Amino acid sequence: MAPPDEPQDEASAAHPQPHRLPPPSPYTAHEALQMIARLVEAMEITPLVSAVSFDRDWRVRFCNPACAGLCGLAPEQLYGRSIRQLFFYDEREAEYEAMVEEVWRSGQPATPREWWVRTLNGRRLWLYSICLPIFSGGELKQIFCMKINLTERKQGEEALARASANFQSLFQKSADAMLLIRNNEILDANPAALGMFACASREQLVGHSLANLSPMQQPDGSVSAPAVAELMQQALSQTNCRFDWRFLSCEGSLFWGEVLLTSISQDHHQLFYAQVHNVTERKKAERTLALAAQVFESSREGIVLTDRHKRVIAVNRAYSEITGFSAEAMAGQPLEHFRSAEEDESFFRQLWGMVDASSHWQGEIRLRHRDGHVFPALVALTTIRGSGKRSSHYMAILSDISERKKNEEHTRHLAEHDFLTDLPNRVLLADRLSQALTAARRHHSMLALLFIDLDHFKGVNDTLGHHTGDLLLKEVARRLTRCVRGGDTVSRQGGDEFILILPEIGGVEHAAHVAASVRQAVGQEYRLAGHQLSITASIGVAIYPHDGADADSLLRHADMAMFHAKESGRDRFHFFSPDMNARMVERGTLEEGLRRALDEQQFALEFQPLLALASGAPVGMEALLRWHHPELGVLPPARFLAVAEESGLMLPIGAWVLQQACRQAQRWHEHGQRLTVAVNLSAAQFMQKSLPDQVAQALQTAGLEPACLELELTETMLLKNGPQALDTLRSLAALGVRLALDDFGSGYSSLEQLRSYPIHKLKIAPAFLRDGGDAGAIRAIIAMAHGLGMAVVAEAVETAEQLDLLRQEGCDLYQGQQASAALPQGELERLLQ
Ligand SMILES: Nc1nc2c(ncn2[C@@H]2O[C@H](COP(=O)(O)OP(=O)(O)OP(=O)(O)O)[C@@H](O)[C@H]2O)c(=O)[nH]1
Repeated sequence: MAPPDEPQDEASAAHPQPHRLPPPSPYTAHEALQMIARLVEAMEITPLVSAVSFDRDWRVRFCNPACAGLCGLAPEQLYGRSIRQLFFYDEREAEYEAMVEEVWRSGQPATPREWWVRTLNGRRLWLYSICLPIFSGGELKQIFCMKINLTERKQGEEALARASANFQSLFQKSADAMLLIRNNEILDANPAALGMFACASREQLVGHSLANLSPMQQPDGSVSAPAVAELMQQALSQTNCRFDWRFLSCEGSLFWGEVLLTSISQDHHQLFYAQVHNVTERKKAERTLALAAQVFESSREGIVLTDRHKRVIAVNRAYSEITGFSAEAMAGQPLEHFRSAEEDESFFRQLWGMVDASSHWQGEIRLRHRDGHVFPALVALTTIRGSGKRSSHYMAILSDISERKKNEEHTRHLAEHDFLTDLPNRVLLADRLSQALTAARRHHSMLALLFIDLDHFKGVNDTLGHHTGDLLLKEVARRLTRCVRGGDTVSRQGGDEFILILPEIGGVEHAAHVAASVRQAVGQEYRLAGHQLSITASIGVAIYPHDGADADSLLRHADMAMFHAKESGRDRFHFFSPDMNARMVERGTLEEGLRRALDEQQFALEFQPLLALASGAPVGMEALLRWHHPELGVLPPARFLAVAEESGLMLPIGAWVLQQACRQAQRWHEHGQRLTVAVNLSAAQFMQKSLPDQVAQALQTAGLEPACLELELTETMLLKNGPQALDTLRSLAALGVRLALDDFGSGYSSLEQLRSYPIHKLKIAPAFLRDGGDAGAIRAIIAMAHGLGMAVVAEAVETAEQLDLLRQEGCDLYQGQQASAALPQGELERLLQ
């Protein structure tokens, strides 16, 4: 590179007076030249210093590569260019130009300065710049500038300053408390720290240790001072550590802080920087949450949490204990899986409707335990709503109330039942009576109230002691219970009084029957505590609606009727209404008589011959029941069959008839009279499944051929028993006995039915023979019967004309006055002989 030239151009002439040379140099000219040459050489190669000189017209006269590099050009490209086009000083342009002008003017170097300079290629550089005047020939010709690029350093300083400013700002404005700690003492604290620690001034914090700002002990039991020291040690070894800490404010209140403790070293000192975030609220929430979790888990009530689709999210331990379902088994399951089938869909629809409408429902639900048993639970359902007020979850709290229910049940039972007999007491009786009356009013049905009072019960107490009296009352209670149906109520009013409610009775006879049964049952002998004793009862009966429309009047009237029974000599029942009483007492008397009749052999059979119409010879006998009543004389079945049916006595009586008839027929056979015997079956007998067995038994016992026994049934009996009737008929026919349809033509059997029955004989209803006889009907019946392979019998044939008619129409057999009336056994035997 060439040394800076002297100015060549004339333009310089226009410039002010050149300066004089500086004072003479201590070096020789040669030495000076050598130095300059070395300097120029050094300039040439140094990358650290950018050198440039320019003349009066700002034109570059010299520049080293370092300087050209600042502009992104080669040195040759700079020569001759205006230096003002290479370096821009922007807002300090005027200052720069004034400085250059001063060098031209004074001939003195300018004070070194630092500038932000923009170069030709757009770089922004921080340059340290020295400008020296260069004299040539004693004249100031150029200004020589050396620039040192300090951009990096400058930027570093600026970044540092910025960081420092940022930190200061952060320190000042942070919502978190910031404490600077050295040697365990607070050096500085930000305004947030003053606020958080409730300090009036920094001095209240500065100089203190973290332990000073803490209670003696932390909630976990550790002593604060050594715990802080340990944490600082940890921060030191790991640069920082984070922990929750209980602080004590300057006012003495406690708060929770989350601390980030960072260790930093500065100027060979170890500093700690503590950032404290107040987490008292969070801690409270955490504590509340922990408490809630504890409550959830340790609650004795079962708790289920579901999502808004009612799928189980969580259940607590108590729930699992109550229901037997584990949390795992429940998770994700629809809540409805766990209800019992005892409440229907509409119940649950209503329930959830209420939960959705009012966010809450409480009540009893029957739940299913895992082992299958169903138990009552008290359930409170609550909607949990999210921020948008939409239901987000449901919570059910439930408790098993089986025990409580049992206790309630027990208490209610005690309140409603008599302690001695465990029968319903007055309270429950009143309730049952009112319900029964309501039902009776609605259904227009009858109801009977029986007021029962033991006769001379006091005597039992007095002679055998109160304890035996108690035992007797209990036994009476048991017997009364056996006299009634499931829906009836037996109650003890107190003392020796009992009341029976018989709701929905079909007729007054039913009440009379129960009254008779009660009288009979109570009157049976007792064996109690080694004693043998008897007692009787007086019974008053009131009938709804006949004897009263409400509970009070019915009770009063039943009581009055009972009083009448006592008055009339005790050991009897009495109906409140006199006319009803007359009828029912007779009926009751009959029933009681019937009970004794079998034992006392008051029944007998009479026989009515059955003759062949063609020959007039007897072919069989119809057995007819007679009751030799001790007071009323011989009674035909019509007088007592209804009572026998109602009182259930028809079965033993019917069985007796069957046995007797078979035995009798066998006796005739043994005496050479091969006659059949016909026995009328009662409806009750026919309904018994065991009838074929009973018949077989009777035949076997008597040794009678089955074909000699004829069983008579009515159309009504067949129609009432439906398909079962056919089964019974078939079983009987299979035994080989003959079957006859009695009173044919009075019912509504269809031809189809008739064809399917294994019937051997039809007995024309007597109505067809009355008033001269209905020849057409008789003919039709006979034709049909013969068509079906049945024999035809005409009953109650009383006249010769009737007999002629029957003969004409081809009837097979007949019976009635015209042949013979029913005869007692003795007479019959005489007749047969
Ligand atoms: N053993 C026993 N006796 C009782 C109880 N409650 C009441 N009594 C007695 O039962 C008797 C009831 O007598 P009453 O009904 O008045 O008279 P009665 O001797 O039965 O004579 P009549 O009713 O006129 O036939 C009284 O002697 C009571 O003391 C009880 O719980 N146990």
